[in-house]
Amino acid sequence: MAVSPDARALAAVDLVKTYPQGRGKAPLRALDGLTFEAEQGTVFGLLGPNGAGKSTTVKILSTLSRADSGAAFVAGVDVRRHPERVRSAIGFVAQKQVSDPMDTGLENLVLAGRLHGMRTAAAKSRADDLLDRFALTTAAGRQVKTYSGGMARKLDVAIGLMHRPEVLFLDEPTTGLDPEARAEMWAEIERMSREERMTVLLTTHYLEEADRLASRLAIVDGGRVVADGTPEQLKSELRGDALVIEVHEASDIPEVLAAIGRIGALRDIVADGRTVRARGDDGGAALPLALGVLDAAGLAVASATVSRPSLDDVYLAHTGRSFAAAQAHSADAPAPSPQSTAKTEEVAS
Ligand SMILES: Nc1ncnc2c1ncn2[C@@H]1O[C@H](COP(=O)(O)OP(=O)(O)OP(=O)(O)O)[C@@H](O)[C@H]1O
Repeated sequence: MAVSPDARALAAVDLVKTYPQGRGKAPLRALDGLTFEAEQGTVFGLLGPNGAGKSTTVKILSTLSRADSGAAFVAGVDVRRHPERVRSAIGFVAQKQVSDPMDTGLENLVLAGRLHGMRTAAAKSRADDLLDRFALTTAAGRQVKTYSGGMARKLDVAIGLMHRPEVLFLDEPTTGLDPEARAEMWAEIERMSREERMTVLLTTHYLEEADRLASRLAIVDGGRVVADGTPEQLKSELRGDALVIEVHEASDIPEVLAAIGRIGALRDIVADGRTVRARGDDGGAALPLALGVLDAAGLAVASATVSRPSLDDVYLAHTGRSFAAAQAHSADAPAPSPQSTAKTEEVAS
């Protein structure tokens, strides 16, 4: 990919990063030649399942970690050569809460401003603006430990914005938030990039989040970018409709695959759990055909849908597995919990 870093707010060029895995084990190649570029004033999304390499990329771009090889530029600055210049140009909202739970929201913001060299009065004024913007003014004098998850997350983003960064890194900004708090955060990220022309690098494992917020995105898998473009471009590159058939019994899947495979109009047929996905130029015509062959084979169908291509279909086309399956099977996927189960369901939809 031809990258002209000077003109780009963000560029990663052939980044490689390995992590040692302990004695006797081969190092883990977290980044394997990852390359992308993002223009100034846009929201660029890095979309990938757990363990794809998104956080490692953000850490390298934000100078928290060093690549083994390759180059990275932020606001036109080489992160390896001038890390201090990069640090003053960026805001970084990590996955973990950065605010001090024992301090108030206002105190946290003013402290962040002071750490960036702002005078107290200027920090206070900026903090008041941000509290207002994130609808936190009435909670400004309360200790952060009394905040809801959504409020604490908004405060973290506000902390990242205190020094008016050119580039903001948002590492999975809505993980763990309830749908209402997530929608509020999305609206705020959209407003921020629109009104302030700030460049935002957003990492996410929510397909819907990437689709809605990113003006361009890179799909990351196994430490590489497997596809990039606008969400619309990526989806329109896939011809035809997506057909998804779910059966009641996973043991029926081999027979379902065999039956669906006999329909000439369907291609890219893959199974995932109790679900079979396929593509066809005219999904509306293929659906009754598929239901007909399954009925004739005595296979009970739980649900069947036809839809325009989604980012899940894009991921499937480039990696050979559905996003939900990659997420569920990733080595780093947390043990099933109510929250992680909900995540899996969400990306699957
Ligand atoms: N400090 C580390 N030491 C060893 N392995 C690491 C370290 N950090 C990350 N890894 C591994 O590198 C791979 C990429 O991890 P990374 O955190 O970049 O992925 P991710 O896409 O951000 O996933 P998540 O959404 O879970 O944060 C994973 O296999 C992870 O286990």
